[in-house]
Amino acid sequence: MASSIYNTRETELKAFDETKTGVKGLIDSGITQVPRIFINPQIDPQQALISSANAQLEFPLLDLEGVSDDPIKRNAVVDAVREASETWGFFQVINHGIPEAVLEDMIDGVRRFFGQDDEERKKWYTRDLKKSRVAYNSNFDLYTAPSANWRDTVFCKMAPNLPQPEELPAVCSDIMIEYTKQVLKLGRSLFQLLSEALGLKADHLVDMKCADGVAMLMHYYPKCPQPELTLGASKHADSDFLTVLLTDQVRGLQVLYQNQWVDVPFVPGALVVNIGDLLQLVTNDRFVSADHRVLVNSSSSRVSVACFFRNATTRSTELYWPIEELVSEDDPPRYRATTLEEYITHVRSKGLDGTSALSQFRV
Ligand SMILES: O=C(O)CCC(=O)C(=O)O
Ligand SMILES: [Fe+2]
Repeated sequence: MASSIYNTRETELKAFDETKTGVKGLIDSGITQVPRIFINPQIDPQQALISSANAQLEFPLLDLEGVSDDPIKRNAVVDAVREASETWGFFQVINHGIPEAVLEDMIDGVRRFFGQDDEERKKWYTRDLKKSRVAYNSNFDLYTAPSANWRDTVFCKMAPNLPQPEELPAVCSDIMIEYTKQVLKLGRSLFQLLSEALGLKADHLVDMKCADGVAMLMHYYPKCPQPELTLGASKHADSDFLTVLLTDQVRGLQVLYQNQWVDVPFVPGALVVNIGDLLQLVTNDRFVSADHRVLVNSSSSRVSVACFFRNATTRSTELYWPIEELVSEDDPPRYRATTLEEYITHVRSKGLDGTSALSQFRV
């Protein structure tokens, strides 16, 4: 029947995609109801609202002051990194070395991008990462995920080959480059702490090229008229070695810890760090890549910047499998070798469907 053809989900997704203005465009046009492509049947209404019920759980907070020159301080931080990475898969860091002004300008830069006119934003709208270094779109997995998320994203591979400012949106080009440089420095020291926490030499993960490649995701979560029906990001684990996440003061990120959704508190000046699937794979499950999600709210939009550490240059050839020192006869490798190419292709085709991408690679 002709009428049903025009009502398919596919058609609605395509119509939304073709506006090239994302979820922000819907809100700007004044919609008061969440279109059905965004409705997420997985939300447990009891859990959909940010609650203080789990406030007694202490989200790990690490102070990095003095870690590079005070051996006692370093030992304590390495222990805390190990504890957090084995249990939560998440922690926050303060005194991480990135100036507060840089963090603020990075958040402002995302707001500047999304604050531009539709016509200006549309110039960057694409799903084709082969043609463009920068991809602004809504939902990288729009056509594969079971429901669309209430967010728009600007994606850009930033390292190891830093882009020229001309390749980036002018309103945020300089801060994207500056922030990346700072994140690369922090990433290196985080991978050193993580290596030591695994009982390996400090440069082990750096030598595996975990710290070289950074993909930046600048997320914009518009305010939502019916926040109980949809999610800013549905349940997922990150498809990288490590993520360094900067958020504004609007809460929404939750981590699945001991089967409960726990709110990540806003700590001024802090960055959120989480273990990705590839680090869980190479550590043979020693470190956990935890599921997390983002709730939206009706009163304000939210901005975040996720830097994904994964080596983009050697993507097609480099093989990753459990680190030799971390396996034994009693604890044999739990994963087969995979390349980043294979892994990312699997993630892209599957979309954020709430299931683990890592399980595909288990032996
Ligand atoms: O925006 C956030 O707080 C989280 C973003 C996220 O989970 C991701 O980019 O993978
Ligand atoms: Fe994530």
